[in-house]
Amino acid sequence: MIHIDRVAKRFGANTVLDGVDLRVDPGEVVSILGASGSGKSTLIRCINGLEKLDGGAITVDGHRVDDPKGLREARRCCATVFQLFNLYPHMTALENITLAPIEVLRTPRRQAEDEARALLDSVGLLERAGAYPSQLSGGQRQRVGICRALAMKPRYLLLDEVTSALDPEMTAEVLAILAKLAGSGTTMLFVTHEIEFARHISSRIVFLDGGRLLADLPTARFFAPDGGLAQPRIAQFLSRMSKS
Ligand SMILES: Nc1ncnc2c1ncn2[C@@H]1O[C@H](COP(=O)(O)OP(=O)(O)OP(=O)(O)O)[C@@H](O)[C@H]1O
Repeated sequence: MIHIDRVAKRFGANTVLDGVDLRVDPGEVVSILGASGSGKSTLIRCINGLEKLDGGAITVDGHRVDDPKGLREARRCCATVFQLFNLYPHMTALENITLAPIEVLRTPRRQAEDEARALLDSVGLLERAGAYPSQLSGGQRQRVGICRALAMKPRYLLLDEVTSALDPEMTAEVLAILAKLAGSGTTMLFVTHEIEFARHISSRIVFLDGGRLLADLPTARFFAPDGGLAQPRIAQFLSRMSKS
């Protein structure tokens, strides 16, 4: 379980997360929605230890992320896919995917390569295993990024606006992969601006507003007129997003 307990985060005088409580249980697909600047990416960065907490605690399967040993264990359970792929440019798709399993999990090279090929096959990129990132489209790079995260066999997948840098066609191809993963029981915590996609695949929706958790509801309740939509800030946000 990912357990976020009264988490606070400030940048100077700017309080970006203000007492956020959230639980993600194995098997859940949870989307974090909210306006730009509401603290969504910061929350993901706090979970994987890229930001230090100013208050509260986060544990991943009982491992505290504010403790170096706990963070190491937490990072083994949690893999993150970022907006900007972050692939190593001098390594092929296959090498990008096998790097961490070989170095961190000590998986034998042959086995890591077989597993990486199976992952590339599952996202329709087996024939591009030897391509360098510069030879791949944005959508293909992001699919390799997803394979790289999955190669660590994480219990939890954190996804931070993974389609924001892609055009609509590439967005569709990446979302199709993520929908398949969600359908196969992978536990995921998403930050996304793709409202319809979030509605389609999430078991729960969380709404952040100015660093506070305004709603944490099963998806159908979030979109119900007497549920999440009854909250003016949420109704306003959804209406604005549907027009953009
Ligand atoms: N490293 C940082 N230093 C100072 N301020 C930061 C830093 N990172 C984020 N912030 C500020 O924290 C607030 C929340 O940022 P965050 O990226 O978490 O929002 P978001 O909800 O993910 O936004 P978006 O949807 O635009 O990506 C913003 O006001 C942002 O400017």
